[in-house]
Amino acid sequence: MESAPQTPTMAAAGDVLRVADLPGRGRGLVAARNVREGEVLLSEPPVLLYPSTLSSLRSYCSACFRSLPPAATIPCVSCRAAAFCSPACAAASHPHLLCAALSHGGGAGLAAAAPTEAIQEPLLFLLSAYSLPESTMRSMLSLSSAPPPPPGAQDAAGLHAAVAALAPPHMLPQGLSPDLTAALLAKDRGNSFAIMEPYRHGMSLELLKARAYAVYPRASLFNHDCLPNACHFDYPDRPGPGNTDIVVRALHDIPEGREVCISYFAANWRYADRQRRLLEDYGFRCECDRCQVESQWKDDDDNNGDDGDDTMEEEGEDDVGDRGDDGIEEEEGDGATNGGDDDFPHAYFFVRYLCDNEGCWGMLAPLPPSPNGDLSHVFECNLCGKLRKEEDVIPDEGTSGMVH
Ligand SMILES: C[S@@+](CC[C@H](N)C(=O)[O-])C[C@H]1O[C@@H](n2cnc3c(N)ncnc32)[C@H](O)[C@@H]1O
Repeated sequence: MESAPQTPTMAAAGDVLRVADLPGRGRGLVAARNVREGEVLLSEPPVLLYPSTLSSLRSYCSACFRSLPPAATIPCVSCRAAAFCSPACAAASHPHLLCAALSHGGGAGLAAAAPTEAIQEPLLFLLSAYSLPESTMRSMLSLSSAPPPPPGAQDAAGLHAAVAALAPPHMLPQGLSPDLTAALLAKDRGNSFAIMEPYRHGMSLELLKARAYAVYPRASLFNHDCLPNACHFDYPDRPGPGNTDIVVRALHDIPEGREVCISYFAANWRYADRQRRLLEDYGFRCECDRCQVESQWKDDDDNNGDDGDDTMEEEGEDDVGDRGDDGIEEEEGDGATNGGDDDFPHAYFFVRYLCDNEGCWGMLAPLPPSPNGDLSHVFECNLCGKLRKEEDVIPDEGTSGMVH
């Protein structure tokens, strides 16, 4: 599962985690002390927050990304295309370059430059990133880069030209260049987290989309494990400040010095799909304990990460900690070859930590211990929000959606 304890080598990242250089994995976050299940390991505001699509501007506040109240929204006085949920959010406003690009014809120029949602997301990202102050831009650029996208997948030159055309001449950002644009896009692909639309009971989780994307400098240092020991939550519609902070909690006790990892997508993806996503989007082959076991499974479709898998999901968003609702397949494993206890020693993990709400497959993490240290024994799903008591865990049910 997690890698062996490591010697911390770098600056502190809060009192629970510290940054370490980990052989073959770049930087990572390790437990700076013994951690108990459910503990909050990190709670961090974003350095960059941007709308996922042009249509999300109509549904969410452009400053805090809460759902806009049906009446009494405050349009942006400059562009009139974005809206805010309160005078405080209107005063905080939104990225100046994005606002300028939206100013012309209520965003008609931007809509023409980005007719599809697939182009809108990186363009909205670039207009927001190029609005950042220099020090924040430096922090963005210190994050690791995703590998180059496959040919045709993301046209960095075209996106760069669109930014240059949409930015009014007097606002052309400092440092604007095709190379910087390509570098920023690689940071976005490798590090942004989706903040999801609100979940309503009964809705299909596969249809749940991102309302916004966010970059969190410390949370971007979490490496991936297919059997993570932590998972992240967001609570964008909660009242009060910090609604777009990312919150990362421990799934179980973690000893001091152990690396803390999250999963970059839903944990029930099958081996070949996990390997393919990690290689294409993050540039590495996963050698975690689970992958080592599953690479030995006999089903040709499910190992080697080859292209022979014609049921491969459509690729979704390339975000770290993706809520991963794309491509989740609900196949029963073949107990004789791939799902027997001997071949699947990690079944307990899925029974305990995978949400059993139909079609969800989010991660269940215990609620934080009480101030006096009592463990909660109530688990919260990071996707649908379901709360499940520990005693309600039903053996044999948790793995029924596992993709073997
Ligand atoms: C979000 S960053 C995580 C922090 C990164 N290690 C760093 O140094 O900034 C994602 C990148 O970390 C590396 N990484 C993450 N998980 C890994 C793993 N299990 N094994 C090897 N490399 C990993 C890959 O290079 C990946 O593109």
